[in-house]
Amino acid sequence: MTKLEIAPSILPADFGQLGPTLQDLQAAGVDRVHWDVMDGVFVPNLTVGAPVIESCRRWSDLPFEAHLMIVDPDRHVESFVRAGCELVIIHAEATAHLHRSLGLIRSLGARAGVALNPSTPPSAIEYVMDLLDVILVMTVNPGFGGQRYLASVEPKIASLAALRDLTNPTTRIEVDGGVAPDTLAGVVENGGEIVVSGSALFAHPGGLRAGVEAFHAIAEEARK
Ligand SMILES: O=C(CO)[C@H](O)[C@H](O)COP(=O)(O)O
Ligand SMILES: [Fe+2]
Repeated sequence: MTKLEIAPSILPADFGQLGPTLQDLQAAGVDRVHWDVMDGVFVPNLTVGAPVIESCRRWSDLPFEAHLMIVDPDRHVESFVRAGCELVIIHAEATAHLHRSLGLIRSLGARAGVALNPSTPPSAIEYVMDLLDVILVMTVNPGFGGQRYLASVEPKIASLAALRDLTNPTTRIEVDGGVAPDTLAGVVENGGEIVVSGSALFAHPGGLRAGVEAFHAIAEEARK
């Protein structure tokens, strides 16, 4: 099994200090950066768009991923690829033509991911498995950081990992929402390979590097 990958959510950062925060995250040993893009329509909250991500690109050597919580993502996918996101994740619930939307992302040279709300079943993506680099399993209802992890989604993480094994073994399973030292073992035991963490990682008492190390130690223990 490959090592756990950590993708910090940028949501808890001071948005006036994004550059230095990106440097701190890289120094702490995270694997990638998870940009939560919210449009105030698909989810109640508003965050950042492609111009902010593009301005931040020079502050980090890490891969950037865009988690697009926006309706009709096809309208904006290209701007996020141009901004420097190597992975673009759209919500299955936000596009009427998922197959076409994923094809669009790939045609732009980026990797494609799909996010599933807690109540969306695995069957929603069965017919697009061949187009998926990443499945982002939401363990909170999207829209805000700092929400409580929904352990009730864990069987779905396992179902999606099994579907992946059968249909497209290269697809990675990523889990997003409320991932913290006390919930990480359940994520890993059920097949999570990449974890997004915002509030728990940024608030780790020992700082970012200690948080990253703690996450790896918990994941290794959970895999024994
Ligand atoms: O997509 C998200 C919210 O919609 C965030 O990525 C997620 O909530 C991460 O933050 P936290 O670890 O604080 O839950
Ligand atoms: Fe996210």
